[in-house]
Amino acid sequence: MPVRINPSILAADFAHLATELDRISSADAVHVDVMDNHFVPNLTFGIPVVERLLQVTELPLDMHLMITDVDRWAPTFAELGVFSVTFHAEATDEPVALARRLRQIGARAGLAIKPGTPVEPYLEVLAEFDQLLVMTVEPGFGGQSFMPETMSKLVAAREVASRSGLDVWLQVDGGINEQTIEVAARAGADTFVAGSSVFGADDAGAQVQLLRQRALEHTHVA
Ligand SMILES: O=C(CO)[C@H](O)[C@H](O)COP(=O)(O)O
Ligand SMILES: [Fe+2]
Repeated sequence: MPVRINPSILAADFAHLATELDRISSADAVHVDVMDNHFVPNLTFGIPVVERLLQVTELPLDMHLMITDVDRWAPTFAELGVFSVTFHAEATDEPVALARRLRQIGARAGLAIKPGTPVEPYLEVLAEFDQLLVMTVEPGFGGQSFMPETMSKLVAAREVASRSGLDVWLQVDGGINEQTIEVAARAGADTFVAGSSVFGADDAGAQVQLLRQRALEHTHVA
């Protein structure tokens, strides 16, 4: 099965975003972390930046909303024409309704869970989502260390996806590098977000290919 490498522009040089995107043309999508200083203690990008990104790159935009008011903003991002919109389960009481709205608009719908949030309540509604993002660090900042204790959630989600024949992408985000990607691939992830390990590399394109190769070598998903 294919694996996907989505570099996070949180680790890019914000003064040169267009040229930073040129460095990762071999990637599958660009991961864009939106933070509002309420859901997480940090502030990043908003609508105007995303509008410009859409104009300067052919790569699909994979939005990761770390914001409180997802019912207000997730559909707005979807309407811009991004590829996928992932919101946090902890930020809404109606994740299925919001996912349906995003799909109706034409975006892939993603559900994210923080390291402390159990996956079980969401396994029974997995078919309502196009991707599940299991956070492998506490959301809010790049450059943190991968938390291996989150892997049991991936194993559980992969088991349900396989048993039910669901084409739901299982994404990991936080501390992914050429070592930890192997652990996440073995646990069942197929979509890998990497910020500092890609943009911190001298050759970001080569790093994307290395991560892809390591993930392919360790994926067990047919
Ligand atoms: O969602 C995020 C942080 O909340 C980022 O996508 C993530 O941290 C990527 O950065 P790195 O690969 O450097 O850990
Ligand atoms: Fe992210």
